[in-house]
Amino acid sequence: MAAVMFVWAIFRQLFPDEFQRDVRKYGKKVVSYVYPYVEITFHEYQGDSLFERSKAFVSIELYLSSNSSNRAKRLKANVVKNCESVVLSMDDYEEVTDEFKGIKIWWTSSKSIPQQRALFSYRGDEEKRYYRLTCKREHRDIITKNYLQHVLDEGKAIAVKTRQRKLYTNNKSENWSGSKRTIWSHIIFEHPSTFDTLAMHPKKKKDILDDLMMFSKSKDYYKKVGKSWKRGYLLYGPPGTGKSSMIAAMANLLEYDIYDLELTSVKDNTDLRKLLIDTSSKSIIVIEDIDCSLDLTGQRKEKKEESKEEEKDPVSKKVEEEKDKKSNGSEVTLSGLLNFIDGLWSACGSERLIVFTTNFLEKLDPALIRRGRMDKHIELSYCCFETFKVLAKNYLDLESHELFSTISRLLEETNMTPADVAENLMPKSFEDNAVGLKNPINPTNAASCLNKLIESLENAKEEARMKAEKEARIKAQEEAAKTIEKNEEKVQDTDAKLGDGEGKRADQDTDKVQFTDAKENGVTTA
Ligand SMILES: Nc1ncnc2c1ncn2[C@@H]1O[C@H](COP(=O)(O)OP(=O)(O)OP(=O)(O)O)[C@@H](O)[C@H]1O
Repeated sequence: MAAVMFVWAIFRQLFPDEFQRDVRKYGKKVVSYVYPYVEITFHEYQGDSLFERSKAFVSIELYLSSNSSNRAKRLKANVVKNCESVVLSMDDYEEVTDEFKGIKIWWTSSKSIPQQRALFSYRGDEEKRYYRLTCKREHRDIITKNYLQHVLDEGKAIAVKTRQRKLYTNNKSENWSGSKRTIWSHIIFEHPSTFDTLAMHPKKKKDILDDLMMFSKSKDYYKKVGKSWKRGYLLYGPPGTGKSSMIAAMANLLEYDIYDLELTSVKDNTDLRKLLIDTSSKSIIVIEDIDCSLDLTGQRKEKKEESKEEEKDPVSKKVEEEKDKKSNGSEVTLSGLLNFIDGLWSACGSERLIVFTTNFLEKLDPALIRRGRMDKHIELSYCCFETFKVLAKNYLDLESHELFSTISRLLEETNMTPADVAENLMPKSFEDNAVGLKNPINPTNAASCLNKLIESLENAKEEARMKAEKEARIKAQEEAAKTIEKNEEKVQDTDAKLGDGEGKRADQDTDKVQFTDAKENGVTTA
């Protein structure tokens, strides 16, 4: 070794740099003929991208941290999900081995340190980390074709599991030139709603769960039938029946991000398309209360033109003003929205759900909600006994109680939303409770909550009865008023007819007088 080093030192002293480089190059070539291994290097930052980590590097890091980190002796700890968990990965200059179909693979983590540091450091100056894969030459094909794909897929799946999911919303933003555009901004999505906490009929719930799970596993199916991998859900029902809770449960089940699209903040159809392109895969795009979002009848232009003609009519002017207020200056049209859902651009991502919610199904344009666009229509309705049982289990830890039969009867007789039922099942005050915060649900507490619910249901029933009576009274009054009006009209008609008759008789009398006068004067008239 000493002799080799001595010769090398002499060589470096005596020969010029270019010659040394050539010797090194050809030396490596000679070694590669006899070297029985293949090495593949994955750099953290690749090409021109100085700020974005290479996706392959991140996937490999995640794969190795979950599969091989228990074999590494020195590990690095990364905290993920808002300090909720720690992910261990190989430290620099560590080596681990992996096995794939009986083939042994070596992974080393390393970094190259720059020779000189610039005064103002930028990404390109910093240490460059990389992973190096080494395997035997004869396994080169299987490693490059199958093993690497396996590593990338596994890494991606781990990334989805460990990432912090986000809730996006669109806002208007102004750039340096003063032009406005709409962009997504986000917060960490941490809604606790799940399909376990969602109260609805178990059969219906299972149906939705199966549908979602099937969708998430149908990548190949969608490819086979030539459809982009997305599905539309229309959730409709009165306020407080769990539409938003269901969206959160869907996102938690499938581990998707949510894009909550506020249509009134979108300038026009082009802006809408840009927003669509900026969404990621594995996400739910939500438009809540779509009936209130915009005037999406597709006839806005026509109506505007019409209203120009009716400029003097103050009523139509007011209606137009109301519509403009509702759309907040947005020029998104129905056709723009239809293109957003299933136009060419909608295929720019994959594994996406599009969810519309509405309180008034009948107000929506049929084109918007036809099957194929909104594939599944889900009605969320007033609380039935099955729904109540889920709420009782969640809120009071009760599966049965002597008061359940009364509640079941009352729920059949009156309409109450799950939101109102849930509100009644909440203990009035945790401090009042003798057990305190640690266990707010004790038998006394549960019974008092159920009694509170019974009272509310009885009140609601009474209110509904009074309302129905009042409505019936108003209707009867209206009908009576209409009958009186009709009778009056009839009387007027008869009077008018009578008046006509008398007039005719008077005319005939005049004619007769004229005829007699004519006769007397010797004139005949036809
Ligand atoms: N089906 C349900 N299961 C469990 N909780 C529910 C359900 N429906 C409503 N709730 C409760 O009521 C609250 C309001 O419900 P949510 O916002 O999901 O209703 P919504 O139908 O989206 O109402 P809106 O149409 O007004 O937006 C939720 O925070 C939840 O606690």
